[in-house]
Amino acid sequence: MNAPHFEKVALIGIGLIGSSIAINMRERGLAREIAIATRRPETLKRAEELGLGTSYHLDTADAVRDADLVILCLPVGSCGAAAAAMAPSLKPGAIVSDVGSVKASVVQQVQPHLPANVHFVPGHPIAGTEQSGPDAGFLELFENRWTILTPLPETDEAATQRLRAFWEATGAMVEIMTPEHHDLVLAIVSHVPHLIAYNIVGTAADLETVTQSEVIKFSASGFRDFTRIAASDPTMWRDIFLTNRDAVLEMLARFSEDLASLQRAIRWGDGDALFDLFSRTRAIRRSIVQAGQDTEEANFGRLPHRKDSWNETPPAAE
Ligand SMILES: NC(=O)C1=CN([C@@H]2O[C@H](COP(=O)(O)OP(=O)(O)OC[C@H]3O[C@@H](n4cnc5c(N)ncnc54)[C@H](O)[C@@H]3O)[C@@H](O)[C@H]2O)C=CC1
Ligand SMILES: O=C(O)C(=O)Cc1ccc(O)cc1
Repeated sequence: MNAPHFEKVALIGIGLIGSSIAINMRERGLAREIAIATRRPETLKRAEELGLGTSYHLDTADAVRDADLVILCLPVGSCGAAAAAMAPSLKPGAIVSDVGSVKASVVQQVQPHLPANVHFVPGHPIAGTEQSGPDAGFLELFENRWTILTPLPETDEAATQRLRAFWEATGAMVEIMTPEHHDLVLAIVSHVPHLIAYNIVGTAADLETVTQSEVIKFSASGFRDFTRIAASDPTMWRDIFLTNRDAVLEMLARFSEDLASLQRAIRWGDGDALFDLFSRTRAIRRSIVQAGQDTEEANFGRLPHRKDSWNETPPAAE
C-alpha cells in the first residue's frame, strides 16, 4: 500500500474511467477521501453500492469542496459546464485535471472558469474498453498504458509532477506534450480508427443483400473486432468528433488519399503495391506486439466486466 498522494480527491463522473481511478485509489491507498459526483441518482447509487468512494454527491460544487485533486471523468463536451459549476467551491492550490480523449477543447472549455489560485493539468489515459458506466471499471486498466498530461505553459511544474506521480502509482507510464500535438496524434491512432469501425459496421448493416443475421453469422474476426469498437459509448464518441474536428478531418483526408491509391492498385491489378503495403503494416503490428502495447493481448483475461460472447480464446502469440 502506497502513502496517500492526496488527502481528498473528487471524481466528477463515475463511468469506466472514473470508477477505474476510484478502484485504484481504494486498492492502492492513493487518497484518504474520495468524493464522487454524478448527475444521475441511479449512477450515484450504483457507485455507492460498489463502494467506489467515501462520499457521494449530486451537486458538483459540494463534491469538490476541500479536494486537493479534482478529476473530470465526463464526456468531453460536458467539461465546460462542470468546470463552471465547481469553480466557486475549489480549494485554493487544488489541482484540477480531466481524462478526456481530446485536449485542446477541454483546455478551451475549462480554463476560463478556473480561479487563478488552482493548478490546471489536463490529462488522458490511453487505456479503455468499449464498456461504460460505474460497473465497467477495473484495477489493472492503466497498468503499462500511457497517460498523457498536457500542462499549459503557465502550469506550476510541481503540480504536474504530483499528478505524474499519482498516475504512475496506478501503473501508468506518463508522457507530457502540448494539447494540440496530443489531438493530432490521437486523431490518427484512435479517433479515425473508431470512425472507420462505426462506418464499416454501419455499411454492413445497411447492405440490402446481406441480412443482419448473415452479417453476424459469417463475420470473420476482423469484422468482429470492428463491431467491438463500434459498440463504444455514443455520447463519448459524438463529443470526440465534434471537439477534435480539425485534426480528425486532416487525418481523414490523408486516409482517403491512401484508400484511393489502394482502390487504384486493385483496379489495375498492381499486386506489388498491395504486397508492399501489407508487408509494411505486418511489420508495424509485429513491433507493437513485441513492445507489449497491444490492448487486446495485454487485456485478455483481465476484463472482468466484458460480457460479449465473442470474447474468445486469445490468439496464439505472433
Ligand atoms: N472509454 C474509454 O475507453 C476512454 C474514455 N476516455 C475519456 O474519459 C471520459 C469518460 O469516459 P468513460 O468513463 O468511458 O465514460 P462513461 O460513459 O463510462 O462515464 C461518463 C460519466 O459521466 C457522467 N455524465 C455523462 N454526461 C454528463 C453530464 N453532462 N454532466 C455530468 N455527468 C455526466 C455519466 O453519468 C458517467 O458517470 C471521456 O471524456 C472519454 O473521452 C479516456 C480514455 C479511454
Ligand atoms: O477500446 C478500445 O479499443 C480503445 O481504443 C479504448 C480507448 C478509447 C478512447 C480513448 O481515448 C483511449 C482508449
